[in-house]
Amino acid sequence: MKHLQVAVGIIRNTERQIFLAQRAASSYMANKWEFPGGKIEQDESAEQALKRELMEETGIEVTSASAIGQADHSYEDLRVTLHFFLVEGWNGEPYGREGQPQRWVEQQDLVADEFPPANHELISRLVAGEI
Ligand SMILES: Nc1nc2c([nH]c(=O)n2[C@@H]2O[C@H](COP(=O)(O)OP(=O)(O)OP(=O)(O)O)[C@@H](O)[C@H]2O)c(=O)[nH]1
Ligand SMILES: [Mg+2]
Repeated sequence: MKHLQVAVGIIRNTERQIFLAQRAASSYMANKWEFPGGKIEQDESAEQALKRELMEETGIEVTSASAIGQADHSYEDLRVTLHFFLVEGWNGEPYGREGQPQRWVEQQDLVADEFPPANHELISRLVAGEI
């Protein structure tokens, strides 16, 4: 089975709101909400991939990111390992640079069912205020 390593950014502002983007209607997990991010290329560290993907997808330059855990999940025909980073420092203002719908959500109001299954444990930790 194909196994992807994915860098994922939880962009959190000083009001404890988190930036979400919606997956394209045509993509796998269509219309689910997600944290911006993407595949780690062969010659990249997870943190380098995070910085590149967040610039591509949201237009921000990450200045502060800390690793907060990983999640492993097998979808029907794809295995993913998500590398989560809490992003609390950046230059610019995040927006859906690829045209994807976006919104800021209070951390405690995140709803697990709106995300792909691989995110559910992380959402629980965020809602519980453990992060
Ligand atoms: N970005 C992101 N990907 C996630 C999350 N949760 C999750 O299961 N994934 C999975 O991680 C995989 C790769 O992410 P991605 O599609 O963003 O990768 P990418 O930006 O490099 O894709 P692209 O180059 O095809 O646009 C997808 O299968 C996606 O379903 C999440 O919260 N954020
Ligand atoms: Mg992506």
